[in-house]
Amino acid sequence: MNNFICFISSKQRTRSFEKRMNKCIWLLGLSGAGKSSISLELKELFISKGLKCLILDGDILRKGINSNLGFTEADRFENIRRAAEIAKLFMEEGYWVVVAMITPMEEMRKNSRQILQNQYVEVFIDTPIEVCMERDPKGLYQQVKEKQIKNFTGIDSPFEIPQHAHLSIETAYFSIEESAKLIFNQVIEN
Ligand SMILES: Nc1ncnc2c1ncn2[C@@H]1O[C@H](COP(=O)(O)OS(=O)(=O)O)[C@@H](OP(=O)(O)O)[C@H]1O
Ligand SMILES: Nc1ncnc2c1ncn2[C@@H]1O[C@H](COP(=O)(O)OP(=O)(O)O)[C@@H](O)[C@H]1O
Repeated sequence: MNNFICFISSKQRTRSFEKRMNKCIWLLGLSGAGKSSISLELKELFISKGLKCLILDGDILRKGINSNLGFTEADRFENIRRAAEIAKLFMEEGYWVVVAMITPMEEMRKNSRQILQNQYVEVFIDTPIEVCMERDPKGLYQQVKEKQIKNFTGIDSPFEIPQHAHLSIETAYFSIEESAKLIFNQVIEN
């Protein structure tokens, strides 16, 4: 009998998740802030609830559909616009979409908000540049120091502190798993 009650309640829980309007969770922040790591963990959480989830990661898009784009302001704007349009297509098919892109300027964020409307959820992965430089997971900050890379975000290319983020996560205080759970709970509850 207990098993039976459990079975019904877990089904109901899944249905209540399915009924929610799917969202695009837009993780933005400096290189090394933790966007990609948190996006992977978030995807696991969506999948564990039986929800379809797609990650759009700047690094990956730039190897394929956006391989003709660089890091000028105009190219970044176009890179981000395309990601928002791809997100919209997948959301029409019922996917929850997690974007992991630096998205350095307010005008770029505003454009994504306009494309995705009330399905856009902006999350600032707030990690100080000193911490990102210390982590340097891809050795890019070292390459910047050696003057091999120019126009690097936060160094010689601007990053505007988000003014309209729905949520800010200071990764100094939360692990990757904790950050993903915080974001997940926030988007599922609202
Ligand atoms: N000049 C410069 N500035 C910033 N980042 C650089 C640069 N050159 C290469 N990379 C690598 O590109 C990744 C960022 O791509 P995005 O598409 O997220 O950038 S943006 O949103 O268009 O600004 C970024 O990935 P993340 O480290 O995951 O942020 C880097 O791996
Ligand atoms: N609390 C944390 N949150 C996110 N990443 C963290 C944290 N602590 C350490 N890291 C590490 O920082 C690095 C972040 O890299 P990545 O996820 O690629 O960032 P981004 O996609 O923003 O460039 C990873 O090596 C990750 O393991």
